[in-house]
Amino acid sequence: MGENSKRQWSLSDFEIGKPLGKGKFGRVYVARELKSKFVVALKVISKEQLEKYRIHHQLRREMEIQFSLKHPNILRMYGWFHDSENVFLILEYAHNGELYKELSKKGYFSEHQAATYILSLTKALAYCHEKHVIHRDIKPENLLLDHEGRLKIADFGWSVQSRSKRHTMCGTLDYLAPEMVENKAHDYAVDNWTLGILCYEFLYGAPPFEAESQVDTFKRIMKVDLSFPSTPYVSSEAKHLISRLLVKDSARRLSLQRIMEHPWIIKNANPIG
Ligand SMILES: O=C(O)Cn1ncc2ncnc(NCCc3cnc(NC(=O)Nc4cccc(Cl)c4)s3)c21
Repeated sequence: MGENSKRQWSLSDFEIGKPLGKGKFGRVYVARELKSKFVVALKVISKEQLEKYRIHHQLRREMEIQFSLKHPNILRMYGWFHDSENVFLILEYAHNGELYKELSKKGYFSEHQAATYILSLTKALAYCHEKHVIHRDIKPENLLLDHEGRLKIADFGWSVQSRSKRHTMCGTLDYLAPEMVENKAHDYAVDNWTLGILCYEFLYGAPPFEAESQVDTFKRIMKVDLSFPSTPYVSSEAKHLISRLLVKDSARRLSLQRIMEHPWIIKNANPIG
C-alpha cells in the first residue's frame, strides 16, 4: 500500500467488510484493497456534516499531520479519496480494536502491561514532538491495538470525534492538564501530564481526578488532588513515576526521555511493545 499512497483511490478499489464502529461524523469499516488484498480500515465522513460543523480545515490539518507521521505506535493514514457525498480515509487496520474496551473488560492492567503501553506512548509522543506535533489528545478512546496487541495512537485530530462513551456527552476533562483546563497556552508538557493520567488509569482502572461533576474534576485537577487506593496493589516505583508526571508546574514534569529511563519502565515494560 505504501508505494501506491500517491495514486488516486476510489470506492471501487475496495471490498467493504464489517462495520468497526461509528463516531459522530461517520462510520469505520474493515475493507480490502482488491488488487493487493491489503486489509485497511475505511473511515467514511459525510461532506454534509463537515460543512455543517465547518470542520473541513481540521480534517485537512489532521491529514497533513498524519501523512508526515510514520511510527510503529501511531496508526497510519495511507491515503484518502472522496465522492459526491463523503470523504474516505484509508487507515491502518487495528485488529484488536479500542484499548479502553480491553481496560473495561480487565478492570485494570498488570504493571507489565501498563508499563509496556506507557513506553509505547512515550516513544510515539517523543517522535511527534520531534516533528513539532503536540497534544495528540491521548485518551483511551483514541488508543487502538493491532493484531499483536501493540498500541497505536489513532489521533482523531480533535476531541469531539473521541466518542467519550464513558463520560458525559461533551469531552471529558479527566485527561486535561491544569494549563489546558485553565485555557492557558499549552506546550509539549501537556502530553507528559496526560501520560501520568493514563498510567494511573491503566493501573487502577479509573483516571485519578474523576469526580461526579465536571466542576469537581476541574477542582481536583487544579489542586492536583492525587491519592493512591490501597487496592489493586501498585509498586512504589509506579507511584513515583505518576507523581513525577502529575505536577502542576509543567516545567517540572518528568521529560519523555526520563520516562523511558525510569526504573519502573525499565523493570516492567516489554521493550518491543
Ligand atoms: O472504528 C472504531 O471504532 C475503532 N477501530 N477499530 C479498529 C480500527 N482500526 C482502525 N481505525 C479504527 N477507527 C478509526 C480511527 C481513526 C483514525 N483517524 C481518524 N480520523 C478521523 O476520524 N478524523 C476526522 C473525522 C471527522 C471529522 C474530522 Cl475534522 C476528522 S478516525 C478502528
